[in-house]
Amino acid sequence: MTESTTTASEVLPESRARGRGGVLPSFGARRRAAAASILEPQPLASLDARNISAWFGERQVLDRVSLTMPAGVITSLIGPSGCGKSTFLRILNRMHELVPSASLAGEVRLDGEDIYDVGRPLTEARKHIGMVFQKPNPFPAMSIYDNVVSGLKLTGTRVDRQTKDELVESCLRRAGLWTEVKDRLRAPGGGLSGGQQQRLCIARSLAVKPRVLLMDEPCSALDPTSTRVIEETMLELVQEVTIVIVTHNMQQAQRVSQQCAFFLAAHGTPGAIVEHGDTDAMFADPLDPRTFDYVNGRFG
Ligand SMILES: Nc1ncnc2c1ncn2[C@@H]1O[C@H](COP(=O)(O)OP(=O)(O)OP(=O)(O)O)[C@@H](O)[C@H]1O
Repeated sequence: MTESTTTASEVLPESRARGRGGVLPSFGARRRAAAASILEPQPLASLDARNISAWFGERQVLDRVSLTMPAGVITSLIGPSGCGKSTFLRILNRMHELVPSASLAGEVRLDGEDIYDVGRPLTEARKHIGMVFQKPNPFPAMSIYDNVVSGLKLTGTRVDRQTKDELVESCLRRAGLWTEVKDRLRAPGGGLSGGQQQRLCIARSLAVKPRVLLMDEPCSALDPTSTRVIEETMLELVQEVTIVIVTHNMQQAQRVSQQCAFFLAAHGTPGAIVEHGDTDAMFADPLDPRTFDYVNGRFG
């Protein structure tokens, strides 16, 4: 079964369905190209945040934070509650601006392209830079299948049924959920366990082919077994998508991330990065005594 859509090239005679540059590709060819591209992996991308400051109303919560999140690497953001980790993460895909009182300064570049450039639609940043939240948030009444492909509609991506089937299987496999749900794809997403729902949300994010996946404490609502499955999934996924994770769990930061950044908002000052670098080095031999105290559980 194919979706029923009509385009200009179907209703116009061949002679009129031509551009100035020559013959336009046929509708079928365009759809096949879209199908091929939605199933192909994207090249890995780096994310570069420069001098990010953020405010809620008059209150500054981040002060000139710079961090490069390299392609194909898991970067973890750690630090005590309220130091601005989630705010920083939300700035990375333009979600901060959803809060009416929020403002920011600085720039975020995805493979060198400024995601805040005035000429770039907000939806583009959200498509390329996906987000998984602390609390799994699938559409509960929607089927598992439809949950996975729900992002396609939002991004205006049209594909035929066969491609959708392939995409659903591929995303659920990559999110580590396929074998558990392959026989009940039409069951509601809300009927899955918490850990399965979180993996469904990961699959949903993957379907729009993000180049970066932001994860805000993705395991904090999950039991240790589900946490381990999500961590294994992350280690697989980082081969194809750059990952940035906020976590309060020091063991998790060490298990999954190759790079780590320690945020702190000391005595009511805005949050800033105290230290960042190789995760193993930061935990074994931090440069700053505050990092040492934090990673060793002395505060926070
Ligand atoms: N929508 C908002 N409106 C006003 N202030 C906010 C809003 N969201 C966050 N803040 C404030 O911004 C500061 C940073 O919050 P943020 O959630 O980024 O910190 P965090 O390090 O992620 O904390 P946690 O680890 O507890 O999630 C906090 O002081 C918080 O109260």
